[in-house]
Amino acid sequence: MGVNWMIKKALTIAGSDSGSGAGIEADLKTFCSFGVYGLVAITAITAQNTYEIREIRELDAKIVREQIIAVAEDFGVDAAKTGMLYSGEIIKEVRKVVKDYQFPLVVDPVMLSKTNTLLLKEDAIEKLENLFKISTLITPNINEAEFLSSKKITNLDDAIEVAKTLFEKYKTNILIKGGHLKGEAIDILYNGELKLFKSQRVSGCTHGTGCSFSAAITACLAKGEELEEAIKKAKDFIIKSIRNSYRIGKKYCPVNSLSILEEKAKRWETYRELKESVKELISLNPLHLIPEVGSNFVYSLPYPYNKDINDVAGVEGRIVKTKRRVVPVGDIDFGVSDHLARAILTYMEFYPEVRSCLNIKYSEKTIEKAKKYFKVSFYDRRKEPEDVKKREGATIPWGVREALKFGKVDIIYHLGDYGKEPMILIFGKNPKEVLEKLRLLI
Ligand SMILES: Nc1ncnc2c1ncn2[C@@H]1O[C@H](COP(=O)(O)OP(=O)(O)O)[C@@H](O)[C@H]1O
Ligand SMILES: Cc1ncc(COP(=O)(O)O)c(N)n1
Repeated sequence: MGVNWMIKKALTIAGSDSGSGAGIEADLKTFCSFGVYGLVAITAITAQNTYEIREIRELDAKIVREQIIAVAEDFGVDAAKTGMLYSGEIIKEVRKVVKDYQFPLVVDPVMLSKTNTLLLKEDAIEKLENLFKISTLITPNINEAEFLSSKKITNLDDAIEVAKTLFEKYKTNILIKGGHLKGEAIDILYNGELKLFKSQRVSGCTHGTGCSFSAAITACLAKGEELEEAIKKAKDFIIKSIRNSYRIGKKYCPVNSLSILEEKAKRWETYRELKESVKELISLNPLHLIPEVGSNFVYSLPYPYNKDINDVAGVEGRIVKTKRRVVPVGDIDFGVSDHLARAILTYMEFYPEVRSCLNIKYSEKTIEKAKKYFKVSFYDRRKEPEDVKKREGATIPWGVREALKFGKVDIIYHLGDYGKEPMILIFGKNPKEVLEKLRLLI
């Protein structure tokens, strides 16, 4: 009907996690990140946080079935996944209803939570194995693969052997996730042929990685992508979701499965705000405050997206002065500032809410004025330790750290060194605030 074809729909059949790190909550966030419309059939409700599962209430198998039929008949389902199915009765019912539909089905054989609570009743395993046989893909982690094969996995070769065993047993695509092995995060796909998906191991929160990963594969399958392409995209997604997570809760903090959406939005917002303020700076035309080496005006993405200089927007080629005018040399872009980007990233290690910075020409008069209105600090480049001097790009972070030893400040200056121009840096929460401070110094 109408524009129904314009968005793909993915269904998750899983348990609810009240902490929203795993389960249907994680799956919905993931579907959303991939631009797929998410549908749900809830199997159980867990009273859960980052350190324990306090209670589990299993839902009646009939209401699980009715949820699936209700959404499938109306929206249509382009791909589905299962997570925590909990009981043999629920699994039996799910199998009965999904086998009549044609959609790809990813089965994440969730058995145990990170906090060590059983999410599958012990007598349900045989029913789960029946479900594997009608699936497109199963995604056991190392512990689940060990349980299903009754073999110990201590390294990649063991995991490959087990993937082959499981393929012989269930005759479906097997993806063993390597999150729990040491070293690189390597996932193994076996379907008669072997394919490894490798990525670096990143640090961050991991509660809900398995759920979000299988949901990402499902979303890509819903969009009609081939399985290997879907796994590749899910892997890129899960790395970002771990790296860009917020350390919330007391123990196993949740992955940020909305991070790819949020980061894009923040990039646009950051770019727009800086662009506006650079325009305003140009119209102020503060010729006498532009240093010989030029100024830059930078604005970093907020925490947790402020990882390196590519996450800081600035003016390409800096802002320079001609005879009468202050002019930006190039466009606003990310990763185009080096010195000032390092300064703001270092400042954010201490005060993450301070995201913008502008450098202006040093003069005693300007510093005197600044001291009237602001907290001012400085560092002495001549005191820079030899080992810092030798390290490329280490001077500014060292200087900012030195200056912040006196607490949060609006302005940091230094008096230069042999061949280095003295400089004043103005800091603020955003470019607008930096400009307000600049106005008082003109
Ligand atoms: N620290 C990490 N760095 C990079 N990838 C990881 C990390 N931890 C898990 N992964 C990846 O996340 C996905 C989920 O894996 P895993 O954590 O093993 O599943 P589960 O949550 O079911 O135990 C896999 O693609 C795995 O390789
Ligand atoms: C409802 C539900 N589903 C799945 C998991 C597994 O996730 P994790 O292994 O991160 O605990 C969970 N804890 N809760």
